[in-house]
Amino acid sequence: MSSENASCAAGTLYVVSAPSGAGKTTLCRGLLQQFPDLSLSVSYTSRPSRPGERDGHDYHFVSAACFERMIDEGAFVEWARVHDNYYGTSLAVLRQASAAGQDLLLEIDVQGAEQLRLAGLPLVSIFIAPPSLAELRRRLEGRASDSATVVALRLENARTEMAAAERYDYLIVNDTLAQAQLQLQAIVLAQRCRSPRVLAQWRKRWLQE
Ligand SMILES: Nc1nc2c(ncn2[C@@H]2O[C@H](COP(=O)(O)OP(=O)(O)O)[C@@H](O)[C@H]2O)c(=O)[nH]1
Ligand SMILES: Nc1ncnc2c1ncn2[C@@H]1O[C@H](COP(=O)(O)OP(=O)(O)O)[C@@H](O)[C@H]1O
Repeated sequence: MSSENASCAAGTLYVVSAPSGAGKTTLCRGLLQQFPDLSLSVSYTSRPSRPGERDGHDYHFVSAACFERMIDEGAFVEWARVHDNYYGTSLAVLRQASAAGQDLLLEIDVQGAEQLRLAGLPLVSIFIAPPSLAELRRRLEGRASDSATVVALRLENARTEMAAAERYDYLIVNDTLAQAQLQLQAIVLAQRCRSPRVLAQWRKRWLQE
């Protein structure tokens, strides 16, 4: 990724990563309902869609060949191969959000988060951990969206992904969903209190009085 790309983020970039099945999609959907002005970056992927997933809403589902073409065209601000499929974040979406001063939520894996860090993008990074490996297995099997082979691969990869948790600003252990949702909400609320935009808005009002 070029340094030109690295300088394109102006709104707050929230990066959420987790091993598959830890609950990040559930928590991020909850967060988007709590903060309607937070927008989700819909990733591109070569993974086949799961029942109930909608193209353009959950992911932009494309073929591996199409994804590789997009890599060559520089369409991604970051991309990675995860669990044997391609996943990537659109550079155009990041630029649009930046131009609009829009806060953006990225649900991406640990490799993608690392690419953004190395590029020097200012981000608020949050890692969602499952309470245990046994519970992670139960959630993956309970979700019933993947074959036994795919579940096994995701559980195997979870060990390496967990090792990256220490590089994140925040760690949420998603044991009780309500508690984890509250913690995620608190992070965004606290971040918004730190925002220079709050100060700018307050100064404007102060000067008008
Ligand atoms: N690097 C990167 N990872 C992504 C992107 N979109 C999704 N992922 C990650 O790919 C992994 C697999 O996602 P998915 O197949 O939807 O399964 P899930 O983890 O069970 O939700 C997860 O770790 C996602 O966070 C992306 O744009 N870039
Ligand atoms: N705190 C929780 N307790 C019990 N089940 C949960 C919890 N959080 C999520 N789940 C369930 O676990 C499964 C995996 O959650 P999901 O959000 O799809 O995970 P991810 O996006 O990280 O793969 C789903 O069936 C979801 O309803």
